Amino acid sequence: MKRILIAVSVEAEREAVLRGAGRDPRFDVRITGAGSALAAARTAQLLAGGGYGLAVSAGIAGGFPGKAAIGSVVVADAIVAADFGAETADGGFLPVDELGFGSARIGADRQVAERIAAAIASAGIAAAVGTVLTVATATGTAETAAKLAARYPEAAAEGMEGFGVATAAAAFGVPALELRAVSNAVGPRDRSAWRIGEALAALEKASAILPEVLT
Ligand SMILES: O=C(O)c1cccc(C(=O)CC[C@H]2O[C@@H](n3cnc4c(=O)[nH]cnc43)[C@H](O)[C@@H]2O)c1
Repeated sequence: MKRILIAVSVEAEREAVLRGAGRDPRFDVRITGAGSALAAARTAQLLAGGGYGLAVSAGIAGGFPGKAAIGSVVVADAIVAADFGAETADGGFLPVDELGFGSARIGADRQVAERIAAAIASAGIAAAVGTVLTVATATGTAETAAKLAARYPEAAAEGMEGFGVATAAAAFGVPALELRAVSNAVGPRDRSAWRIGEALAALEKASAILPEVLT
């Protein structure tokens, strides 16, 4: 039996995933920390132990307005390191793919992502398939939100760990997914508007459908 690693950044996310999917012995829900570097290092440590068939970056996230509302869930069809590249002299941005020394995009299995999103939606939680951005700095202004939306029109959400988990998974030949429940809008920072409880409840419900969908 291959195990499924669910990598989350904090204890509250781990508890939500365990409430949803904890009854399935295949699921190994681990706190791999906040940020892409820590998530990559800890995911790699875990995968090095062997026996995993899938790695999932899961947690709460910012949702792009009009793409993913608070309380909804986004399942990634691509995981993109949004700020991995070079700034140009005129303030533009060149993704690392155009610089010729790497890629900022890791694809996920779109059919699996669609199956998961459909199952979540049929459990009564709004769910969408889209690109999930990984950022080192959570977006805090309308200007940055607009830049990201223009640069990545397929982006539905942003988190801070997905690209790290997916990079580690790729190094071990393990497929990766990302599942994010939206706690706040990507835009001007207003911590008082974050709906963490709502997002964790959505994460729990989304996790509850994983055992039947990830067979
Ligand atoms: O304070 C709490 O109770 C609490 C419970 C669960 C999670 C948290 C976090 O702060 C998790 C941080 C984690 O969330 C992701 N995140 C959420 N919103 C955004 C965003 O707008 N932009 C980028 N990342 C976001 C991210 O993956 C963080 O690591 C607190």
